[in-house]
Amino acid sequence: MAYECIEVDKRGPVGLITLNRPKALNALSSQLMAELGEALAAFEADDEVGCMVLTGSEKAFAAGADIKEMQSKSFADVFSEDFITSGWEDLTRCRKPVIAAVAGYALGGGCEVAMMCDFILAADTAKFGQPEITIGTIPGSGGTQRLTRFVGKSKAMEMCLTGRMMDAEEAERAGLVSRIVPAAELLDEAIKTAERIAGMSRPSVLMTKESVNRAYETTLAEGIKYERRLFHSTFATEDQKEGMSAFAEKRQPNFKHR
Ligand SMILES: CC(C)(O)CC(=O)SCCNC(=O)CCNC(=O)[C@H](O)C(C)(C)COP(=O)(O)OP(=O)(O)OC[C@H]1O[C@@H](n2cnc3c(N)ncnc32)[C@H](O)[C@@H]1OP(=O)(O)O
Repeated sequence: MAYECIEVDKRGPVGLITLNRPKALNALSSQLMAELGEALAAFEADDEVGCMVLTGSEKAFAAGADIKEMQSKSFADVFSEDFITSGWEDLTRCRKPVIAAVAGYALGGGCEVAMMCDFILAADTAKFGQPEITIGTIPGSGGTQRLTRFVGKSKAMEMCLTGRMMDAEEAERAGLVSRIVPAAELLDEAIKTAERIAGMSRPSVLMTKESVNRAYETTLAEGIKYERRLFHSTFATEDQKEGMSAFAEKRQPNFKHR
């Protein structure tokens, strides 16, 4: 598959997607987002792939939706196209984990796409923000909702109302990113992390992702019951037998993903 706005590579069990519109700081055009959706679907369907990494360039993960593409749209256009939702939410429907490896700007839709991933590894150069207010609009792909869940109302409100960016250290303190690594090591570290995840039992990985995400969608009691039922169901897998036998026999497990 030939893509124009992204690069796609397979590194063993890791599906690597690199946003690649360097002249526009990886602005998320509709073509880029359509290509991203196709690449994600291909990795989802590929049994050899256990985890994905989504990254950008040194200067920008992505500087938001493509402003030049949307500037002349009317209300009727955006409403009838359901502009920004269609295509973008593909990321949240992936069952395999997706790691965002963010260096440089992750602004507007760039920050929203990073937050749709399962966790964010940040380079020390990363800058996050929802600057839509500065161009006369508001976040349209989850910025007001996901950022608030990550960093709390006060910080999310300030960032969305002022367009202020936060650097990697503030983002880590606030719980937006899982950890910070030096920019030169970001991709290697993201791939190493993805390889580790891909080496775990696939059913357990998918169940863990579903269960953690359930924490955002339901009550604590329902979430705990859901987790318990998934935990019970791992005992129907060969990998649970293998994992626990390997522990008892003091050897590395050989998961078969079944
Ligand atoms: C998804 C929604 C619904 O939530 C909506 C959005 O995402 S709206 C977009 C929100 N993002 C922004 O408002 C950020 C816009 N970009 C910037 O503020 C700056 O580019 C910067 C601070 C990220 C970097 O500044 P600087 O280093 O000075 O580079 P520039 O010269 O500004 O940019 C280089 C080049 O990239 C083009 N560019 C940058 N961002 C976008 C964008 N979001 N859409 C389209 N094009 C973008 C910029 O125009 C420059 O290109 P040329 O004009 O030189 O051809």
